[in-house]
Amino acid sequence: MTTITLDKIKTIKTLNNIAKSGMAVLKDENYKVDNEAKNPDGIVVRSYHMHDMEFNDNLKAIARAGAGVNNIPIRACAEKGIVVFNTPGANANAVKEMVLTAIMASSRNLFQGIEWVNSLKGKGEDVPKLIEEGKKQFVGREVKGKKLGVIGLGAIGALVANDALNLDMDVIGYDPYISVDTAWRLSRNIERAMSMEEVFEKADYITIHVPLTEETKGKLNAEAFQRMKPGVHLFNFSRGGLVNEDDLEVALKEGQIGKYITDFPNDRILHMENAIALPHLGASTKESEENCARMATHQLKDFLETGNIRNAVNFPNAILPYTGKRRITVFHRNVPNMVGQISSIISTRELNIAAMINKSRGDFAYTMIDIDEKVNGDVLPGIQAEINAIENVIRIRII
Ligand SMILES: NC(=O)c1ccc[n+]([C@@H]2O[C@H](COP(=O)([O-])OP(=O)(O)OC[C@H]3O[C@@H](n4cnc5c(N)ncnc54)[C@H](O)[C@@H]3O)[C@@H](O)[C@H]2O)c1
Ligand SMILES: O=C(O)CC[C@@H](O)C(=O)O
Repeated sequence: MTTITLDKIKTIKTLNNIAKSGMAVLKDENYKVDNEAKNPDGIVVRSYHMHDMEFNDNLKAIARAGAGVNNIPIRACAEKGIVVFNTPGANANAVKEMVLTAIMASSRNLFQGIEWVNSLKGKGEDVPKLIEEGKKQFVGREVKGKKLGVIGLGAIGALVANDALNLDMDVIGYDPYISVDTAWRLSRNIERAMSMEEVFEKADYITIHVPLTEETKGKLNAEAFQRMKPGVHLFNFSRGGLVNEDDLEVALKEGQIGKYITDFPNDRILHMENAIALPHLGASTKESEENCARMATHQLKDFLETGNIRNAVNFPNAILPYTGKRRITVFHRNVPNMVGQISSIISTRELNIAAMINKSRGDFAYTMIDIDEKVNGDVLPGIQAEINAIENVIRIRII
C-alpha cells in the first residue's frame, strides 16, 4: 500500500536574496531552509530566471517576492499543479517614489548635470567658474502644468497618477482591465483615456506600469513613438521587453523621444544617447523588500499548511477556514463534473464532507474538501489513487 506522508518537515529553497524578516516567517520546527535542496516543497524567488529550470515532483509552490512574474513559467507550473504567488502592491510605494524622482530628475537634466560636474574633477580652482559658465546646457523644464500619461493603473500606476496631481501635473490614465478596487482609489481628477494611442498623443511625459505579457510585449514601438509629442520623456520601470529597441534607438536619435529612463538596461541601451539607465532599483528599498518577503512567505506558509490560496497568479484564490481536520485539495482542469466525481469518491467511503470550496481561473480550477472526522490514514491512499485517476485531475494533496 502507498504511504501518504502527512505533516512532514517542509523544505524551502531561495533563489535570490530574500529579506531576513520574510524568511523569519518560516523559522519553526516545521521548516528547513536549504538553498542546495534538490526536492524543495517551496521556492522563494525575486527576479531569478526560472524558465529553464526543471521542477521536481515534490515542488508545491513558488512565492515571488515582488510583482512581475515574467521570470517564472506560470502556465507550465499550473500544468503541474504548482501554485505561483506574487505580492501585489507590496513594493508599489517604492516604485512610485522612484518614478516621481525620475520624472523630476529628467525634467531638470539632473542625470546629465551630475555626470558633467563629475567630469570637472581635477580642474582645481576653476571648478566654480566652469560650472557657472557651463550650466546653461542643462536648463530644464518644470513639470507643473505638463501632462503625465500613465499606462496601467494597477498598484504602481494608480499611486503615480494620484501623486502626480499633487505636483500640479495634469494626468491622463489608460487601463482597460482596471480593477474595481483601484478605480475607487483613483482621483476623479485623472482624465480617462479610451485607448493607449490617446495617451501617446496627449502626454508630455509617459510612464508605463503593465506586466510583460504576449499582449504588452513591444507595445512601445515606432508606431507608438510617431504618435507621441516630439521630445516626450518616456519612463519604463516595468520591463525592458515592453519596448522595441530598434525603434527606440531611431526615435531617440531623431529626438522624437527626448529621454528614455529605464530600470532595465542592457548593453545596447547603454550606447543610446538620451537613454538614462538605472540598475533595476525601483523596488530596492528596505521597506519594500521586507514587505514583499513577508507577504510571499506568509502566503507560501499558509498554502503549505492549509491549502488556502491567496494572491496566486496561475490558480484562483481559495480560502476555506482551516479546522485542522483532514483536508483534501485537488488541482484540476476547469471542466464540468469534477466536483461531483471527487465528492462521490469521498462519500462512497461514508465520510462526511464538512466544508468545500471550488474555484476556477481560466483553464484551471481548485477544489478543497474538509472531511468531518479524522480519518484513518489507511483510507487515504485509496482516496488519493481514485481521485488521481479521474481524467483532468492534475494533482492531489492531502493535508
Ligand atoms: N522596477 C521594479 O523594480 C518593479 C517593481 C515592481 C513592479 N515592476 C513591474 O511593474 C509591473 C506593474 O506592477 P504593479 O504592481 O502595478 O502591477 P498590477 O498588477 O497592480 O498593475 C498592472 C496593471 O496593468 C494593467 N494592464 C494590463 N495589461 C494592460 C494593457 N494592455 N494596457 C493597459 N493596462 C494594462 C492591469 O489592468 C493592471 O491594472 C509589474 O508587472 C512588474 O513588471 C517593476
Ligand atoms: O525583486 C526586485 O528587486 C525587483 C522586483 C520587481 O521587478 C517586481 O516586479 O516586483
